[in-house]
Amino acid sequence: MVIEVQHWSGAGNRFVIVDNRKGMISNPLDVILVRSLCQRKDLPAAEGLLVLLDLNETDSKCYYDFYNPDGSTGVMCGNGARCAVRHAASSGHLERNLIELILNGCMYCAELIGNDRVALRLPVYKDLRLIESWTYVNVGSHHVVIDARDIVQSIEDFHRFDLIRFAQEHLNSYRKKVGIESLNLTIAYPTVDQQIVRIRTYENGVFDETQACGTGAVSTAIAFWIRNIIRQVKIQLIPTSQRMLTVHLDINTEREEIIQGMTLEGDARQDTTSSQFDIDSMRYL
Ligand SMILES: N[C@@H](CCC[C@H](N)C(=O)O)C(=O)O
Repeated sequence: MVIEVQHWSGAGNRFVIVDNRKGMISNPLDVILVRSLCQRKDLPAAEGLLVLLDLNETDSKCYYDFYNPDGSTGVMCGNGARCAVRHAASSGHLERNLIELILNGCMYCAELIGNDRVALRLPVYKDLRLIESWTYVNVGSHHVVIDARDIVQSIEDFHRFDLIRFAQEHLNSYRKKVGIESLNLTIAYPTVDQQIVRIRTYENGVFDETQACGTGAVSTAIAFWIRNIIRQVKIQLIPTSQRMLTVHLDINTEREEIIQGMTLEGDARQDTTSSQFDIDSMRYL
């Protein structure tokens, strides 16, 4: 059986999307199938897979599952969520610009902005720990955020820094300290005026540096706010792809300036024409 696979990116973070509303593939997806779908033909490998399960046009409500390229699932993907919302809008005639997204069973609200932007609302983080000079944040996926100025001397060094090697050498010690296996690691370098933060993320489930990580951007904004590194509530972050992400922190000024929610905004677009994938041979045609 042949299915159509769409190619999307959110701030450069690359995804494949399959519409499984007719139930052509059995849910949850087989690990080998997920891996094969992410190994694209003539395109760089996808950094995640989204599966459309259901779409209610009248309620503007959509249901998707997200998978990492290694087949693991159940975690939040900020850029994937934004692509899912745009994909839903392009797959049906949604009544509203405010979309309810159910991703891996968790509910999020998102707003379509212009032709290719999405602002995704996230609930307050589930866990936050300041450990030595780094920060652990759980926003539905697990992140270690490192102030890159602790490990490099300049912004040039930041871009040259061997993130993959650093992650491979240090992730086990971070995993032991927080007691969580599926950690993502972001290094973040603020500009001198702190208006912009450059970020690079090594992602769990991809086991490589990705072009961008939405929840990594959100976690960086939270970590830098809590540590007083930045004080503005609208934070612009430039990931590896150079496609800017904006995080808005919703601060409760009446209660000790606590963060009560976050919004992640950036582009989400279909990159190229769809591909055909043969499920029986698990190959792109
Ligand atoms: N790219 C994502 C994060 C996806 C989840 C991550 N790989 C994990 O396993 O935690 C994003 O945009 O948030």
